[in-house]
Amino acid sequence: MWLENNMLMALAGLYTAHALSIPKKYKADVKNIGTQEHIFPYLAGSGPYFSYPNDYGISADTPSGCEISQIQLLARHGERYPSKSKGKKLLKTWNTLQHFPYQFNGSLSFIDDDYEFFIQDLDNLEMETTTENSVNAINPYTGEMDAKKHAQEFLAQYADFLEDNREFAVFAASSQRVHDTAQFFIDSLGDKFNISLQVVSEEPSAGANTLSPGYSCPAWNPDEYEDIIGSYSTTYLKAIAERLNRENSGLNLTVTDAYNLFDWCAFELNARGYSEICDVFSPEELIHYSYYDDLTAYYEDGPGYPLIQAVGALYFNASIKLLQQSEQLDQKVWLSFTHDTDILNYLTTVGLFDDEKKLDPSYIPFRNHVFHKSWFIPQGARVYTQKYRCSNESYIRYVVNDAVIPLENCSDGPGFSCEANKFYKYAENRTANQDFYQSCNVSSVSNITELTFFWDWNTTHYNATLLKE
Ligand SMILES: Cc1ncc(C[n+]2csc(CCOP(=O)(O)OP(=O)(O)O)c2C)c(N)n1
Repeated sequence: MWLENNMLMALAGLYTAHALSIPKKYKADVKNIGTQEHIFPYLAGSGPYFSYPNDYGISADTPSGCEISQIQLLARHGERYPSKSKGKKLLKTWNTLQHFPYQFNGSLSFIDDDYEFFIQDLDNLEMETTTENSVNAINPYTGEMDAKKHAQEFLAQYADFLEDNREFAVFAASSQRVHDTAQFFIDSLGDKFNISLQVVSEEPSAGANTLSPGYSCPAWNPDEYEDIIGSYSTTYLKAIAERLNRENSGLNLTVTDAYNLFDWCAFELNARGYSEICDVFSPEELIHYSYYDDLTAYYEDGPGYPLIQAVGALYFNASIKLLQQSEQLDQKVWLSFTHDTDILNYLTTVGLFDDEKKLDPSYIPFRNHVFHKSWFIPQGARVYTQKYRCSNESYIRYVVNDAVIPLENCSDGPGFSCEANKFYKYAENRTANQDFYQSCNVSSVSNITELTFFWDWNTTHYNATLLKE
C-alpha cells in the first residue's frame, strides 16, 4: 500500500502540504465560486448537493391543522473526495496532461496558469471534504458544511416536534465518510440534544442487519444488463477527446480520459469549490453524460434490474414497521446515513421514480424522463418520510432533497400525502414476495437474516470498526 501510494504520488507529482489561506493562484476562485451551480444536476450525483429541481410547488412544511408523529431520514454522506479506484483513474489522466511538453491552447490553457491538481493528498481519497482538507479555505461545498447546514434546516423545519424529542439514536453505516457526516450533523444540532450514534457494520458478514444491503448481496451482478448500458453511444466522448487533441497537437487523450474529466469536474467542485475543467464541456455533452449515468443506475441499481426490488425491501420493510409502531415507540425521530446505491435501491422498491417505462439506450427520452438519478442521489442526498396526524387520521409522504414527491396513485391527503392505511396497502404490494436474504443469496456470507438495529440498539450498542471505503 505504501509503495502503491508513493508510486501514485510520483505519477502525479503531488504536493503534500495544503493551504488554509488563499494562495495567489486561488484568488480567482473568490469571484468564480457559485458560477457553476447550474451544472450540478449533470454530474452524475458526484458533485455538490442541490435541491430536487422540480418541487411541484408543494410546501414541505407540515400542512396546517396537522401534527408530526414520526420523522424518518435516509441520507447519503456529504461531498467527498473520489474513491481510491476513481482517484487512480483521475491521476492517470492528469499524468497524461501534466507531461504534455507544449503550452496548452483552448479550454485546457488554465493548466499552464499555475494550476495544481485538486487531489493533493492520497489520504483524502474516500473521505468527506471538510474545511480542513479542502484545497482552499473558501470552498463552500464541503461535506462538512453540507451536513451542518442540513442539520440546521432540519432543526428549523421540525422545531416544534423536536422540542419534545431531544433524545434519540442516529444510525450510520460503518464507512468513515458516512460516520463523519452523521457526526457533523449531530454536532450541528447542538448540546440541547442527547444523541447516541450507532455505527452499523457494512461488512458482508452483517447480512440483513445493515444499512448498506449492497455490500451483503452476493447475487448482485453489475454486468447483468451490460449489453443495454454498453450500447449507449460514446460519440460525445470521442468529440471531447478529438476537440482537445485538435487544439493541442501531440496530445493523445482517449475516450476514457474524456470520461474521467467529468469526474474531475465534480470532485474538484467538492474539494475546491470551483473547477476550470467543468468549462471544457458543452451543455449537450453534459446532457449525454448525465443520461448515461441515469441508464447505468437504472439497470444496475434501479427499476431496470428486478433483483433490486428485494434489496430495497430490506430498509423499506423496516421503515414501514417503524411507521406502524409510531404510537408505541418512544423514539419518534429515526435518522440514518448510508451510501448512494443503498438509497437508490430503497427508492426503487418504494417506486417513487418508476414510471414503468424502461429507459432506452438509443435516445434520450426528454419528454418521458422521470429517472434523473442525480436529482435524487446527489452528495448529501436526504430522503425524509413524514408521518402526521390531521383530525384523527394519519398520513404519510416523502420529501426528497427538499421537494415533496407524492406517490403517483396515493396523494389525496393533506399536502398531497397518502392516508396511512392506504399507504400500508400500497407498501404491502411493493414488498410482497420480496425477500432480501433469499434473493441476494446472503446465506453465502452471513447467517443474519433480519434488520434489528432500530429495535435492539439500546441493548446491543452498535460500534462497528470504521472503514475507509
Ligand atoms: C445491489 C448492489 N450490490 C452491490 C453493489 C456494489 N456497490 C457499488 S457502489 C457500493 C456502495 C458504495 O458506493 P460509492 O459509489 O462509494 O457510494 P457513496 O459512498 O459515494 O454514496 C456498492 C455496495 C451495488 N451497486 N448494488
